[in-house]
Amino acid sequence: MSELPKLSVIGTGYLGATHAVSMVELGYEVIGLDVDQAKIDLLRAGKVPFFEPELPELLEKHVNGGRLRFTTDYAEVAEFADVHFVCVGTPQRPGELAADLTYVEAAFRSLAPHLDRRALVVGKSTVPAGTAVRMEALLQDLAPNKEVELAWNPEFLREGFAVQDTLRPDRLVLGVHSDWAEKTIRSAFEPVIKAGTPVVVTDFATAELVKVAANSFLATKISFINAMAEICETTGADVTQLAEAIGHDARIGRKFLNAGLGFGGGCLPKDIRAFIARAGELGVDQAVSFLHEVDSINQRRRARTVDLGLDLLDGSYRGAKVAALGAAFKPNSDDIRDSPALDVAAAIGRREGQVMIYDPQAIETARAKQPELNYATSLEDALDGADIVFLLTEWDEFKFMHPGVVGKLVAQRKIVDGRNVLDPVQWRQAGWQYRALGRP
Ligand SMILES: NC(=O)c1ccc[n+]([C@@H]2O[C@H](COP(=O)([O-])OP(=O)(O)OC[C@H]3O[C@@H](n4cnc5c(N)ncnc54)[C@H](O)[C@@H]3O)[C@@H](O)[C@H]2O)c1
Ligand SMILES: O=c1ccn([C@@H]2O[C@H](COP(=O)(O)OP(=O)(O)O[C@H]3O[C@H](CO)[C@@H](O)[C@H](O)[C@H]3O)[C@@H](O)[C@H]2O)c(=O)[nH]1
Repeated sequence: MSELPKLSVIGTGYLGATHAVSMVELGYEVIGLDVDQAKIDLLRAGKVPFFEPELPELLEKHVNGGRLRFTTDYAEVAEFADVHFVCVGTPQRPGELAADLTYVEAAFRSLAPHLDRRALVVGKSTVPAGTAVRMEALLQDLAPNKEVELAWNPEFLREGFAVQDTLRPDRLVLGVHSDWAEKTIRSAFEPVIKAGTPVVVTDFATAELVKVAANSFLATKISFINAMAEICETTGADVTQLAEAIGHDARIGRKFLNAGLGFGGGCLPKDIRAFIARAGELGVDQAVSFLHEVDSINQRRRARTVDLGLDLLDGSYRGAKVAALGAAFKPNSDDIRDSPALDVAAAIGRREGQVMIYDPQAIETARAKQPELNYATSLEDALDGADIVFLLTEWDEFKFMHPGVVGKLVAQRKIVDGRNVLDPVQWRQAGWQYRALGRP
């Protein structure tokens, strides 16, 4: 296509804000929309409402450059753009396994009545199989222009690498129902496709399933190595060496075999649960019943981490000063959704440990969710006088701590390495009692 289409991005959270900014970087004109006025105000001022490397510089550049703007007005979006990416949240429904699709449905219901010329709406949110056909029917009902079409294009970016993953994805998955929809969505990714990115063109159900299948595979790989860690704990074997050894087999691969506290975040946990729920609705529960075990193994690692600390403290946290290093679900993010780190810190707090949490980026997000916990302003602050240290998120600042230097700050040299990133020999030689998951 000679002229690039104009794009809108609906929902400007972790995914949508990254997508909007990155598409401008690729040469498009973009309008971002959110129902959260405070978020839109920040974005308009060139400020990213969360922590994501590379994004602040690009946002500032493009807001000033005039090819990126933000609004809360659906009419403005429909007037401006030819292709609309829907990036709203699909969180777990409270007390259930299933995904909450009310935000997706609300976004389609708000946008559709304004679509009075030919346009392509592209679902990017992670949804259970069968959602896209429902949204297609909604568009056909509510859009005044009957030539409005739908495509489903699941997103695979990782937080912490979100910009690079958007500019240079491993693949594009395009779920479409017509040649026009395929041609139009291809034009919305022209520079990415020209750069040689593999493209899989498919139907809606496959596009929806690719996403949850990919996340289920990743979660299963992590829980597999954590199950091996459980075995290592009873046999005296070392799961880090085991992972290295099996990872040399190219068919297995070393990536996503880091044993430790397990997976969290706004994606893997809720996506495997929503998959279980949807399979149940479809009457194919057995096909994904293993995902229950994947989830259980993952939860058991959190409990085991709390127990490792108890071993070092003679069976009680009561009154112990506990330095919890990490709150984010993984490094290079301030995201604390279903964070294993915060979960462990809170569990120790409930056992009357005096927990002091430090995280280089996630203090504010953690405090907003769990205001009852104590937060330090620096690593030194958290370590000061601690009876035990927990490394819960593998930020570089924690990975490269020196046992001698840290040893001078704490009251007792006791450490639980929840992410298997410290050298046990080095720490033990410096007089530390060191415990880790799946390692002697
Ligand atoms: N975060 C990731 O790394 C990532 C990666 C791939 C896919 N996903 C998927 O993308 C979707 C969004 O995830 P997220 O992490 O960005 O969530 P998020 O909560 O950070 O962002 C969602 C945004 O949608 C907005 N919103 C809610 N209802 C709206 C409406 N009716 N109209 C306009 N905006 C509305 C919210 O205000 C919020 O800003 C989810 O389905 C998630 O599974 C996320
Ligand atoms: O070997 C590993 C690798 C990861 N993790 C943990 O797994 C979680 C998820 O990590 P990661 O997948 O890197 O983060 P996300 O940003 O949540 O990305 C996942 O979820 C996104 C949302 O669906 C997808 O787009 C990505 O492809 C998918 O990797 C984190 O808690 C990690 O600490 C481990 O415990 N061991």
